[in-house]
Amino acid sequence: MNKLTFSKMHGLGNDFMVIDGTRHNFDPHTAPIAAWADRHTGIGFDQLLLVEHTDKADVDFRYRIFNADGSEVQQCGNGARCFVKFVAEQGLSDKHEIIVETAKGIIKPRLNDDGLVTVNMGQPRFQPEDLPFILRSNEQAGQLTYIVVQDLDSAEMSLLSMGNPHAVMLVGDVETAPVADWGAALQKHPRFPERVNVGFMEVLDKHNIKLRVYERGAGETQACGTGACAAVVSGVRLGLLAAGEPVRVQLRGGDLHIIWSEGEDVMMTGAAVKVFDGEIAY
Ligand SMILES: N[C@H](CCC[C@H](N)C(=O)O)C(=O)O
Repeated sequence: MNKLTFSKMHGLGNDFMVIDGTRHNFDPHTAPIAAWADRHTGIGFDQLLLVEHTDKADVDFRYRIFNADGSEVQQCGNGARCFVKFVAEQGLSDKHEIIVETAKGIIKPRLNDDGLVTVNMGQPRFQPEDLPFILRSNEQAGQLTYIVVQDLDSAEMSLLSMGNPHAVMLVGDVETAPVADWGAALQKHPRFPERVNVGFMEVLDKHNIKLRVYERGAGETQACGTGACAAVVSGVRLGLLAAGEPVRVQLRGGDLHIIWSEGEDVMMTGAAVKVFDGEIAY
C-alpha cells in the first residue's frame, strides 16, 4: 500500500488534487486518477496537478496536469495559480515568482501581495499543428475563425492553443448557450484529433465578457484559466475586446482578469485557494 499526502485546492471552483512529486515517488500512469476524481466515491476534482523536479537550467519546477478522465494535458491556467501557492506553502521555494516548465512551454506564476496570483501564460498559437486541428481544403491557417460543422448545425469558432487546444464561439447569452450538448459534441469532433476545450463567450463590452467552458476530459467546469485566456485572445483578434488592457472574464466560479495584445504573452490574474490537506492510501 502507498500512502500519499495531497492538498485539495481550487481556482474559482475549478478544483484540483495537488501532489508534491519531489517528496513522493508518485507514478501518474499507475495511480487511479479517474477513480480519485469521482465526486461521490473518490476525492473529487477536475484535474490532478503534479509538482516535479526539472533538470532544465533557469527553470524551478516541472508542472504536469491530468484531467479527471486520467488524460495528461499540456496546460492548466487555474492550476498554475494553485501550483505556485502550493509550492510556497510546502516550503519548496521561497520565490514569489517561479519559472515552470509544462508539456508545451514555460509559464511564470507570481504571488502578489494582495493574495491574488498573476501568471504569464506565454503566447497563444494559431497554426493547425499547434492544437491540433484538421484544416479543410477551402481554409487558410491563421484564419480568425473557422466553420465547424456538427450534424446539421455549424458554429463559427476561433481555434487557438494556449499550450492546450481551445475552440471559442460567440453567444448572445451564456445562460442559454448549448454548453452541455454542443460542448460534449465539439470536444470530441473529428476535426480535433486530440479533442478540444470548448468556450462559449458573451461579449458585454470592450473590457467585460461572460464565459462558460466545456473542458476536454472534465466536462463543464466552474472556471477555465486557459479558456479565459483563449476567449480574450479571440475577442481581441476579432476587434471586440480592448488590446493591452485588462479584460474582466466572468466565469461561473468568479472573475479572472486577462491582458493580451498581438505578439505579446497572455497575462492572467485571479485567486487560488487551499481547501484542505489530505492523505490517501492506494
Ligand atoms: N481540460 C484542459 C486542462 C485543464 C484546463 C483548465 N482547468 C484551466 O484552468 O486552464 C485540457 O484538457 O486541455
